[in-house]
Amino acid sequence: MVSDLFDPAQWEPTALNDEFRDITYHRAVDSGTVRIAFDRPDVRNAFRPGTVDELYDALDHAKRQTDVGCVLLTGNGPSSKDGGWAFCSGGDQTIRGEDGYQYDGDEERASEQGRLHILEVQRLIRHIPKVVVCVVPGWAVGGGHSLHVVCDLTLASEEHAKFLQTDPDVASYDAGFGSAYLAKQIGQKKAREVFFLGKTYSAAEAAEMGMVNEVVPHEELEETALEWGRRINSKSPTAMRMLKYAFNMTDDGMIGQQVFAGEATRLGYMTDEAKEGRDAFVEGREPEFDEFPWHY
Ligand SMILES: CC(C)(COP(=O)(O)OP(=O)(O)OC[C@H]1O[C@@H](n2cnc3c(N)ncnc32)[C@H](O)[C@@H]1OP(=O)(O)O)[C@@H](O)C(=O)NCCC(=O)NCCSC(=O)c1cc(O)c2ccccc2c1O
Repeated sequence: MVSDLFDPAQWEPTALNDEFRDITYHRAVDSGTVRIAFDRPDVRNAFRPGTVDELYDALDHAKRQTDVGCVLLTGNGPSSKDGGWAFCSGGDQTIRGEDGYQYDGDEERASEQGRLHILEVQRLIRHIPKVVVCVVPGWAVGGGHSLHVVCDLTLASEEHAKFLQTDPDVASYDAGFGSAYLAKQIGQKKAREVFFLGKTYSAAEAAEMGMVNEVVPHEELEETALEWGRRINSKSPTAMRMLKYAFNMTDDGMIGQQVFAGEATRLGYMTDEAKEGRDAFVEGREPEFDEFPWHY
């Protein structure tokens, strides 16, 4: 059993799934949608460094699937201890060391530096040329809250989703997307309230604030997410990729410009004009661009 909300008829495990310990990674049988899920429900899906490595590897694999347009990021559940649901409760505080989160319990890597590389996962979610949907079946807390903020869309369980920022309670601070970008979504006053007062918000309140797109009954959460995946996959891949990067660009500075411009370069490479430039060099002659208009 992957998760109580998981319908095995709709999914098949990816080749990487068996290699993972802390996440599960499936592909939909009928659309270009993948499902990546935290799989530590007994600790509210807190992540340790190995979890983050696996998450990065799964996202990087999904990025390279040219027939996949949508990534669902969720949490398996419920907890076998108390039946509680979570998307993710952030960094596992039991293995937090002085320089980051430690590879505790992993003998081969125990000597490595402490890690804060969930930030690398955030950047991958931001730049992956797919729509990433955060599917929240329960708690989204601390670094888990920041992950939902950076995803393109958020879908939440009416009964169980809860949103909470505990960063300052545990003397941590996501000073990038988790806070500053959140303020772009819900406004400065509200974002400061989220961090400075540390209130818990229901799915309905989070939707009202503008950080959740839609709230659905718990039992319908994953079917709705799959339906979103089908809708997303029915659209033009190029248009969706350019739109995602266009939405990002104003907030991402030179990196945002670089990512968008990289895709413009790809489109340029596909033209006869670009092929003439390449062919002329390879053939050792001057390029002949006369037939190509100066578009206006
Ligand atoms: C998430 C909760 C609000 C849930 O409360 P609830 O009452 O429903 O459940 P319990 O508290 O009883 O929890 C059940 C069980 O799970 C364990 N657990 C929960 N969360 C964690 C966790 N994050 N780490 C380790 N263990 C956790 C809990 O101990 C219980 O275990 P039992 O053995 O007793 O059954 C509530 O649990 C809660 O507030 N959790 C802590 C949330 C938190 O503070 N997260 C860390 C925030 S900081 C962060 O995530 C972060 C990570 C990074 O890598 C960063 C990198 C760079 C910049 C910033 C970063 C950052 O801020």
